[in-house]
Amino acid sequence: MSTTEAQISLKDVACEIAGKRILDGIVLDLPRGAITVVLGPSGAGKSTLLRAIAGFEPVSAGTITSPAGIMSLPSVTLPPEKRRIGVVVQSNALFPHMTAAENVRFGMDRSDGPRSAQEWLAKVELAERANAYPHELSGGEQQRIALARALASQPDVVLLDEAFSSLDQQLRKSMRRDAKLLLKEADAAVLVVTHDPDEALELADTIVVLNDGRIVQEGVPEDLYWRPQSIVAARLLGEVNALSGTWHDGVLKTAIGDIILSEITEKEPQTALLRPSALSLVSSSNGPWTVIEKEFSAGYRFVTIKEKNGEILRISGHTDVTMKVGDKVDVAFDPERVGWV
Ligand SMILES: Nc1ncnc2c1ncn2[C@@H]1O[C@H](COP(=O)(O)OP(=O)(O)OP(=O)(O)O)[C@@H](O)[C@H]1O
Repeated sequence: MSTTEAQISLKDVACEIAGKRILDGIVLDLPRGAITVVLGPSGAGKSTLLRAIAGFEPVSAGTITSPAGIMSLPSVTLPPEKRRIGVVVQSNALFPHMTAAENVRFGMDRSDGPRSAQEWLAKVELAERANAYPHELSGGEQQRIALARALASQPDVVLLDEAFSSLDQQLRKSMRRDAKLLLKEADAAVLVVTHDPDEALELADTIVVLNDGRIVQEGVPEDLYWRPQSIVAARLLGEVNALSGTWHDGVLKTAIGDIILSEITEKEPQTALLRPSALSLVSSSNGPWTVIEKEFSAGYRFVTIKEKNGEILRISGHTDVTMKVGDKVDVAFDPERVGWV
């Protein structure tokens, strides 16, 4: 990705708050028309990154630029209202004394957009509630209004900070599908901060993993999911089995058998990472593993198995439903779906 097509470009950005370095060495381009998702453990600096891009937080080193010029330098912070940025946060921050339509219209004041407030409300399927006040709307409806308000200003950049996390699971899923279509249509550079791995995998064109104030991995969702470069990145995107073993001629000897290292790595990795769906169970009356738990979740069966030496694995997918707790089994794995750290 070249910086010329980036709507926002961060170069070696650091942020210090109360003498503590919260972000360090951040290099990131946000291209127009793409959704970039920032994923990271609590306290990693995700919200600080978003606040720096929005202009709420000054940078202590580096630059944030747009095609129009400098937005942030250590000595310069262009104010948020001059950045053509729309922000949606978890607590939607609608104006309580304004109706839904007035809230959206407020967003439009800064631009002569092609759509009226009523059209924006229709886009988020709330045309009927134009005259409702925020307290008369459900949490999901309020988030839709907040999104419409952010997009109505025709921003170059849209920032969403845990924007869907206060909604229940079903609503969250439908809301983010709708939001994705609207965000793509807006043709802005979009940055989403979330804790939710499903949200990250579903929304992202690119996922950026932030840990301890630094970007530790950046890539397309599938690559990050199957080939995380750290245990932190692996766990942020969902359950994973970490298998260690001993090396012998490019082969890691593990509890599930020999795993061949097929990729070139800088140093010999310590651990093979396998998602539960990369493993499958094989019936075997004298298998070394014992089924210790079965559960059914989100349409998938999860089986937990244990080996004599105490190693535990989690397996998911269309595994044999007739297997019972206490049964002896063997394990197979998909060699194409092994990550290494
Ligand atoms: N105003 C502040 N004063 C002091 N420390 C702060 C301030 N804002 C953030 N921090 C610290 O900066 C670090 C990163 O905070 P930030 O909110 O960016 O993390 P986050 O990744 O968004 O976390 P979470 O997922 O829990 O929201 C934390 O250690 C936090 O305590």
